[in-house]
Amino acid sequence: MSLEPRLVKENFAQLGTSADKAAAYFYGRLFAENPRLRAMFPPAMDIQRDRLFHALTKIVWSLDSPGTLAGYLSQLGRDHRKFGVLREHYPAVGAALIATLRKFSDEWTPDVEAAWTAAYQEASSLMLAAADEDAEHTPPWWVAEVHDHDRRSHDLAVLTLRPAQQLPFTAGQYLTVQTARWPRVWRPYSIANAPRSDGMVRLHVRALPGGWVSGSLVRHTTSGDSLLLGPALGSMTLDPESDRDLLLIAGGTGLAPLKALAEQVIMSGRHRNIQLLVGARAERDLYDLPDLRLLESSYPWLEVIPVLSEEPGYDGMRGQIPDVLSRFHDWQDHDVYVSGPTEMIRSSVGELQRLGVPPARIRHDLLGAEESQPGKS
Ligand SMILES: NC(=O)C1=CN([C@@H]2O[C@H](COP(=O)(O)OP(=O)(O)OC[C@H]3O[C@@H](n4cnc5c(N)ncnc54)[C@H](O)[C@@H]3O)[C@@H](O)[C@H]2O)C=CC1
Repeated sequence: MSLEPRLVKENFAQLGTSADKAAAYFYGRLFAENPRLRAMFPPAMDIQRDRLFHALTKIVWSLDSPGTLAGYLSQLGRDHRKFGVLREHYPAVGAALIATLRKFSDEWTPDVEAAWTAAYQEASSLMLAAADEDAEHTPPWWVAEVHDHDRRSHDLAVLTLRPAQQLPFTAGQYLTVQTARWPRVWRPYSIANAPRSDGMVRLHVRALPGGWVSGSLVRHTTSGDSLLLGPALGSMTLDPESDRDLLLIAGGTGLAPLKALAEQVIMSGRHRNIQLLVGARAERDLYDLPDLRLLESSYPWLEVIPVLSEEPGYDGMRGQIPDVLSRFHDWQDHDVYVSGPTEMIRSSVGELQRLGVPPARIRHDLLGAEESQPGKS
């Protein structure tokens, strides 16, 4: 059966407010029928449930854009190797998914079932092909030693990690991290540097209230500890065809991938103007400013502009980033990258479009679900 994106989309849209219940039912059914699979998941499943629906949403809405779908599923397939997922697990997941959709659909017809079956087969074969190809030259995960743990404030640390084997990545991507304290719990963090000859990767981590992995990385990790890293993911990378000037908009630890992009431009030897707006609440939150000033002094085309939202006495630029964008000359000829809190990304993108920046030139990693955003928890 050929792909029928319309049928799948219409059926998926019906789930609406039942999404949480459907996700709980899906995992309940999957584990009841395949008890051995339970051990591959973390003890607490709440974030996992959100991730399932986030992934499904992304897949369903990309069904009629083959390029986007293939790119996303290849990353998903490669990333799933770190969970120990094998080819034989895919039919079990497919059966639980179809059973769940059948149960939560108002209208389930043989055509709808055939459309979902075809979509799942397409998705799983793309994931498996990418996983198989990846297995030929990379491990499912990397062990990394904490080379340096720089505690910059009570809730923020910059970690420099040395993977035991080379971990390929492109500036602007993120990876997932697992700590010994929280087995099977992986959280995404953006890589804060461009690839280096010594293979080190640097992460900016803020400990979130109740954040298992972020708290562990900031407060209970020290030089010499080992962490597990998943493969590099994400598409917020430089456009290799572009020589346009760059506007980089960072909020809090969202600075990490933008610093990597700035480093990448600098290392390329090209002279592109880069304006880096560093959004923070107060001066004390500008945790990386000395490093950024160093970078600025080494590359005359980089301008670092702190923007503080909760520091009334500050004599630099004040306000929330989306509100200050119109104070500059226009950004219409720039490539723009935005990274930070979800709401900041959303409103910055809206404001940039209002100011005439074509949507295709605005890049961010906001995938629709905050839980899957790098730097979260
Ligand atoms: N690739 C990415 O997109 C990455 C995203 N992040 C995300 O960045 C966030 C960083 O959090 P923190 O360091 O605690 O930053 P924060 O919460 O202290 O905020 C930093 C900046 O964002 C602004 N901001 C916050 N809420 C806003 C809103 N509703 N509207 C407009 N501006 C707003 C603040 O005014 C400040 O300028 C996390 O949510 C994390 O998930 C982190 C790393 C990479």
